[in-house]
Amino acid sequence: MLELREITAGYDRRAPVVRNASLTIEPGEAVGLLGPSGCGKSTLARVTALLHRPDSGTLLLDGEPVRRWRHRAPRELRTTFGVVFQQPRLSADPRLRLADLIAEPLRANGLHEEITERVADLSAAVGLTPDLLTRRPHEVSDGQLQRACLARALALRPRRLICDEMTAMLDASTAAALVAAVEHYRRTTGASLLAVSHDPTLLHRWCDRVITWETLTEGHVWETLTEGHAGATA
Ligand SMILES: Nc1ncnc2c1ncn2[C@@H]1O[C@H](COP(=O)(O)OP(=O)(O)OP(=O)(O)O)[C@@H](O)[C@H]1O
Repeated sequence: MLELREITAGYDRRAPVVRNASLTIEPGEAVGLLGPSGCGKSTLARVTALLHRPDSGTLLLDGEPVRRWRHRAPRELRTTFGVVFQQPRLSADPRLRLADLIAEPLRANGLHEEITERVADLSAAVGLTPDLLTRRPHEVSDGQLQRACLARALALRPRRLICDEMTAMLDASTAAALVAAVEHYRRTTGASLLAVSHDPTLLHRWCDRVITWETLTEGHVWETLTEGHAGATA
């Protein structure tokens, strides 16, 4: 279970881009977040994935308030999230071959002995052929690089996926293949999903439930969280 309660976040405390956003995602549930460009969806997605500390509000993971974000967040919490962003070229180290890109989280977590087998499984799951694994990002298409970024996001078998405009830059068939790979992973693991997009057709096809930005930020009053309220304190 993941709950965002009255999250306010942004890049300038005097002018937050997310105001009082509340959202609950049940285990295994796929929730689509729909909103116009620039409204703050990516910022909220990054707060959810422990990548951006909110100004105020509470994020609860399995009922426990999160107290630390970014590098301060406990590794065992961070690794419950698999995140895919819109622009693979911004999130991929240009020096790495695709096999090493996919293996990054395994290496960072000391799982060296699993790398060969996991990279083979993950690349097959996202539709990357072995010949592509020895190439570097500038030698592959955006779609192929995004497939590698999805494989990297799945490497540690996360319980929660966040796909932030994952398919926005891709042609229809690559987009469908990536969504299918996410759904296959979710069916086999029971992972939940937050899919962020400005495309209602995509989200309605993909998700159990689609919420709009306006609904999210209407401002719910939470009365139960007064005792032990951690807020955003780190
Ligand atoms: N690092 C940053 N520093 C300052 N302002 C930022 C930063 N990142 C985003 N913003 C601003 O915050 C607002 C919300 O951006 P965000 O990327 O969260 O929106 P979005 O809904 O995901 O948009 P899009 O669909 O275009 O990606 C925008 O006005 C954006 O310019």
